[in-house]
Amino acid sequence: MIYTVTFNPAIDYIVRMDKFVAGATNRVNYEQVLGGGKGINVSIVLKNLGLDSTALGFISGFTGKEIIRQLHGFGCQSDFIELPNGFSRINVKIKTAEQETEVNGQGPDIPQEAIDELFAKLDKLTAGDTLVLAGSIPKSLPDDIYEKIMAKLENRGINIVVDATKNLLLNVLKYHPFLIKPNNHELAEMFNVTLNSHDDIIFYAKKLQELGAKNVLISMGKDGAILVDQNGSTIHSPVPKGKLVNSIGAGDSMVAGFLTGYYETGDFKRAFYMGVATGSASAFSENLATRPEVEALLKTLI
Ligand SMILES: Nc1ncnc2c1ncn2[C@@H]1O[C@H](COP(=O)(O)OP(=O)(O)O)[C@@H](O)[C@H]1O
Ligand SMILES: O=P(O)(O)OC[C@H]1O[C@](O)(COP(=O)(O)O)[C@@H](O)[C@@H]1O
Repeated sequence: MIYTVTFNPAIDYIVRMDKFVAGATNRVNYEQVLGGGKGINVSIVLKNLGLDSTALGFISGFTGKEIIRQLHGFGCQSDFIELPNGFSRINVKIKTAEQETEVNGQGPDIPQEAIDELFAKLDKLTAGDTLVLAGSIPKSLPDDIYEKIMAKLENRGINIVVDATKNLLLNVLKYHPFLIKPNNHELAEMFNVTLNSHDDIIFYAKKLQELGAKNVLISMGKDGAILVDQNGSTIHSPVPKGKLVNSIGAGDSMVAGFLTGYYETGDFKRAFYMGVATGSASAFSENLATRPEVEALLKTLI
């Protein structure tokens, strides 16, 4: 079974307007309310691609109820821990023709008892399971929480995927995650460098491997992606042709696409192209990628 964990799920409130002026009253001409957060998006796209998963994490308040309602609407299973306080955050994404502005909520505090409950659920995972740890954590938690989860699950034959940034990611590398997916900006930030070329990106992706990651997938938005896999191969792919509609969730979709490609074929090259096609299929649509959209783009890549 595949499990995803979202510590800080969100309602993504996506609005479009001709122009956004800070300090003024702005009126929208399009709005959408999507239940999301990284692990939850991964679960939805896995389901769209034909793979079952169980979404774990922490949920709270009226927004939490809506996130679960939407997730179940896609046919996904969940086993969230309900927090007694606050509400799951609302992330506002303001889009104009020129720019995107994000205002992301902070999310409820997670008490120690709730963390213990999550650890008890994770303790039931067995060899052959996959665990996706994705997204930021609320401010109240220490940034070694992913590391603690991986330490507990070490040597149990569980493939762990981590989609996180900075220390949250760097701290887990020694536990040999199966897959990590920073984007090129996050990669640069982690090493405090400027990345000027694909060679630079490959150099630092390999550094993440030296630090312990097995497969390193670097997404680069409209410039495609680079994979350095556990067999030592490096592949780059541009994105397929299409029109950008909404890139929110593209990275999460890429993770879901990679896992689907890998579990269907055992082939990292196929997994990589499936990841790129799935990321782009989400970027080319208001909603998250569907299987027919992914298949159509995949044909143009390989
Ligand atoms: N503007 C775009 N055009 C086409 N594909 C895109 C675009 N933005 C993202 N994608 C696809 O989604 C993948 C992940 O996007 P990216 O923005 O790098 O991830 P993240 O959301 O994690 O920052 C890219 O590698 C690419 O395949
Ligand atoms: O947990 P984080 O890192 O704050 O990110 C949460 C946001 O990321 C998303 O999951 C989208 O992520 P990507 O665009 O990187 O795929 C949104 O649904 C959500 O608002």
